[in-house]
Order: sequence, then C-alpha cells, then structure tokens
Amino acid sequence: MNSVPAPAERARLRAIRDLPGPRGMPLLGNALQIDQPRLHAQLEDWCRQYGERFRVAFGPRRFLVTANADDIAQVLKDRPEGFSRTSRLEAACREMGAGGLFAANGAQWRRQRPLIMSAFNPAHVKAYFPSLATAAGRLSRRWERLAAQDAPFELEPELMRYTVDITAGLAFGSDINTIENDGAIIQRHLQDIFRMLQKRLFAVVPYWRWIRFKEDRQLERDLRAVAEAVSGFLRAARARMAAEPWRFAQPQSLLEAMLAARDEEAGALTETELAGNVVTMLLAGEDTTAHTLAWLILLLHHSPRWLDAARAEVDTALGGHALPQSHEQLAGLEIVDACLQEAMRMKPVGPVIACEARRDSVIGDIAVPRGASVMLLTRVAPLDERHFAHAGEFDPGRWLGDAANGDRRKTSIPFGAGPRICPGRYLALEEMKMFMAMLLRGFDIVDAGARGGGGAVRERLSFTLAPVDLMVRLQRR
Ligand code: HEM
Repeated sequence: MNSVPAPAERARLRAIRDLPGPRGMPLLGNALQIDQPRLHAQLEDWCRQYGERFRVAFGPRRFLVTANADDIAQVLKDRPEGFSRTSRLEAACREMGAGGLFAANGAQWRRQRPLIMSAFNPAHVKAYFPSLATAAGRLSRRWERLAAQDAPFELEPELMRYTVDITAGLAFGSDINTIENDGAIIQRHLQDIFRMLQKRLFAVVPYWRWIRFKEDRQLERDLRAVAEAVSGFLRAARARMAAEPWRFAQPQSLLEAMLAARDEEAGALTETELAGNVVTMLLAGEDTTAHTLAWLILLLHHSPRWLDAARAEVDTALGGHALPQSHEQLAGLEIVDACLQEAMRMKPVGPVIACEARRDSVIGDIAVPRGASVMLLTRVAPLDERHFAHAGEFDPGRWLGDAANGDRRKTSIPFGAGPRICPGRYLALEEMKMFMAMLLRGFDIVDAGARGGGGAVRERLSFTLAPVDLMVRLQRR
C-alpha cells in the first residue's frame, strides 16, 4: 500500500529533504538555476545527475521530482483523493478566468468531470467530422498560396489557426475562421496567457498580487480580450439552444453539450464553471495539438522512410479525394496514428506534470507528507533504452500491430493517465489525423528546420513543449 503509511513503516522512510539534488541558495533554493523555458530540460539533466528521484526547491516550496514510471503511474492513479493539481496552479488559473476542469480539485473537479466528459462522448466527436474537414480544406487553400511563394514560413502560427478554429468550431459552434481572416488574433492572446501562466506557477512569490509589471498589465488586456470572445461564444450558444430546443438532446458542439449536461447528483455547470471551461478548452486544445503536429512534421522530414509510408497509406485511403471523406477513413490511418504516437513519445507536450499530496503518502521509499509538491517527469522513461530499444530513434513501427501493446502505452503517457487523463484525446487524434492526411495528400515537405538553417530545433516549455522558430517550405504535389 503506497498511501497513508503505518507508523512502523514511516520510521524506515526517507524524507524529501534527505534526497540528493542540486545545491540551492538560502531562501531562493534552485529558483535562479532555472530558466523557465528550459525547466523540463534542466529537471531531466538533474535526473541524469542525481537519479530518478531527487529534490529541488523554488523559494520556500520544496518538490520531490520523480521520473520513475511506477511512481508516476501511482500518483496519477491516486487522484483526486491522494493527489491533486497544485494549489498554485488552481489559484493562478482561477485568477486568469480559466478555473475549469483542468485546474479544479477535490469536490469541484469531481462535480465537473462527468459533465465535461459527456461533452466529449465519442458520438459527439464523430459528429464533428464535417467541421474538421472544413478547417482542413481552408488551411489547404491557404497553404497552397504559401507553397506558391516558394519560401519558408513559420509553422506554429499556421498550425494554431487550424487548432483554434477547430476548438472554437467544434467546441463552441462558433466559426471564427482565423485561417481565412488575418485580423482574428485570439491565438496571440492565448500564447501570452500560456507564457504568463508558466511564469506564475514557478514564481518564488505571487508578486502579481501586489505589484503589476508591464507584462502583467498586458496579461490583463489579453484576458479581457479572451473573456469577451468567451461571452460571445456563450451568448451565441444560448441563443441557438433557445431557438432550437432539440439541441439539448442532440448538442452540436462541446459547449452545447456542456449547456445541456445535467447529472442527478452534480446538477448543471454554473455560469462561472461554464466560462472557466470555455477558456480551459481553448487553452487545452490549441497549443497541445499544434505543437504535436509541428514536432511530427519535423520528425517525418528527417525520416523519409516513414514519410513515404504514411503518404502511401493516405494516398490509398483517400483515392481521388483531397481530404478524408468520413470518420471511418480517418480511423483507418494506422501508420499516421503510429507516427503521432511516436512523435508524442519523443516530444510529449506535457513533459512535467505537477501534483500536490492531499494526504500523507509514500512514493518508493520516500515519505510524502500532506501538502508536499511532486513533479512527474513523463519523458524520461519513454526515452530510456530499458523501455524502448533505440529510444532516441523515430520509429513508428513500435506502435503498429502486436508491437503496440503491452507496457508501452503505460510508459509513454502523452495524455496523462488515471482519472484525470486528457478528456480531449480522441478529439485531438481525430483533428491531427485530418491535418496529416491533408498535408501528406497535398504537399511535399521541401524543408523543415530552425529559422536561418543549421543547428537542431530547440525546445521551449511555455506550459506546453513547443519547437522554437520552426520553419517549413512546402511544394504542392
Ligand atoms: C495532442 C493533444 C493533447 C495532448 C498531448 C494533451 C495532453 C494532456 C495532458 C498531459 C493532460 C493532463 C492529464 C493528467 O493530469 O493525467 C491533459 C488534461 C486535459 N486536457 Fe488535454 N491534451 C491534448 C488535447 C486536448 C484537447 C483538444 C482538449 C479539449 C478541447 C483537451 C482538454 C483537456 C482537459 C479539459 C484536461 C484536464 C482534465 C482533468 O484534469 O480532469 N486536451 N491533456
């Protein structure tokens, strides 16, 4: 039993402060050794230096860091009773108007989860297929123009147009069309919000509650812009449902499903919960999918064998069409799916998951008192030869046929695990496969790499793991 240790067991346990770890400064701990955008890489470096369980401190907050796959599974599974998201995350998200499912803890999380899950039910996700195809078609036309210029372009902002349009379209039934409309800049606000969220999570003290710097004031403007967009989504969805009450039984978007969701025990989502979850979905659905696609394009560009295999699969499945014609056709793209799994093994967008103990527990031989913070490094085991042979190689073959089963899916957990596993995972996979089918069918990737050429594409953690300045050049096939 790993939680609530008996007194005899407690006596033989190590305390977090007794673990090895980097030497810190008085009061500040290791805060000055961390460059925020490289937080994950620094923790992974320390893991190599101090072993898979070590300690770090940010100011007065001391963390147990573990990269051990069993520890990670234990913590993620023991939620919400044993572990929760950190109180800092919960407060920071709430202050930013994103107090939805991702940030909620305890009774609030338990209340919201079934209501939100009903919005992600597979029948709804399947019904969103036409919206995916519309967004992919628009992006294809936009990229035809970019390809015709025969010059490299920055990949991420392009991908985010697609993911924001889909989240807004699918999730909220609002066609904001950032793909065809250069003026729509909600994704820029979201970017800044993400950067500030990460900064606040690891700040030594919550300074913004007393002093607001220029970037904090900018954040307030960003939040206001997003809040306006969100109340627009809510107003429009309410009006549609009032005019067409059948939508309560057959919601056409995640937001309609959230408005319709009712549970005997939980009742319905409150106004604040609804708004918080709309922002949560925008944040959770945008960067994650865009970054994963960006990493995959880069990895495929350096792996011609798998690029050809994925393209051949798409050509055969689509026949004479430019885009997949049905949900079933997307579901049949097994090689594309394996490529995505492999990209997420090597570049999981959430390489660090932070949790807080809600009661005394034990992780390995370490006593974890109630209130202690634990950071889970989710990319170390997937890149370890003991779990994946030739772990540094991009080899989607590991996810095909029988090879795909067994412990692999327990070790590579890009969507998290346990009761709080990502509810958007099927939607994300559907969206990513649609995009890859469009890209592989319509374009050749002439080049993909860091801006200015030369050198590997660097990683940046801005709440999620992004490639820095990734440029691509495409050619129409
Ligand atoms: C490639 C795409 C995505 C990846 C890799 C991803 C990954 C994750 C991860 C690692 C978590 C934390 C899980 C845990 O604590 O065990 C999470 C939670 C969550 N994700 Fe995703 N996600 C993706 C797309 C999406 C999309 C498209 C949506 C919705 C539109 C979404 C909504 C959420 C929500 C609401 C949570 C919080 C769940 C909870 O705490 O109960 N995600 N995601």
